Amino acid sequence: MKDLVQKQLAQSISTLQATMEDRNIADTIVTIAELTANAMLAGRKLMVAGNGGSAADAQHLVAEFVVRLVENRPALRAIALTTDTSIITAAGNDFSYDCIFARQVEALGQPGDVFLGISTSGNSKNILQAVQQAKELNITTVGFTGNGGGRMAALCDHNVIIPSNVTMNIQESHLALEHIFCLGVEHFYFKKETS
Ligand SMILES: O=C(CO)[C@@H](O)[C@H](O)[C@H](O)[C@H](O)COP(=O)(O)O
Ligand SMILES: [Zn+2]
Repeated sequence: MKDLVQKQLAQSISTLQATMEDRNIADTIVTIAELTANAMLAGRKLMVAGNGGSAADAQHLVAEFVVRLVENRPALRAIALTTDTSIITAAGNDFSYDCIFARQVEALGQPGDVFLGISTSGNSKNILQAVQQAKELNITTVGFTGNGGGRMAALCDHNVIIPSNVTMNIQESHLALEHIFCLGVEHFYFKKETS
């Protein structure tokens, strides 16, 4: 059992290491942090969705924008599309589980917003539908994926593709990058707000 712990930790570290060494990922995080800060400064918002562990990520990240990450500062405009059980069960029950996020994007999304879809496979249909809906509304789309990006890679404006096929390791790198993304948005938002 101790071997399993060591082996799993080594695998987590090696995925994080590969993520760190991928220059595309670092560049994309900077790009999406700046464009999200610009959107928020223009009165727009970030919407985030995911399934399972990635639903938890969506809520975790949004809590940091709305409340705080490290430093106290004003609230930043972000919403997780994973939390309203009445909307999710009604959309899933009356229409299809595939539209549970797209319906919320249709209701809440405005041109100039940013939609972040988190999917380790890049193939979850409810995320793909939400991305399509966002594009129709001129909302910038960002995909956090793994597994080569799946079908999301061709659809999203910006892609962060973790170089792994192991769901839990992809999720671990996503979480690290979500924290860094939040730090980056804070950096650009407060730099531009005061300049
Ligand atoms: O947290 C885990 C596995 O670590 C699971 O709950 C996982 O998130 C679920 O199986 C999701 O439905 C997977 O969806 P996706 O990442 O492929 O979009
Ligand atoms: Zn998990």
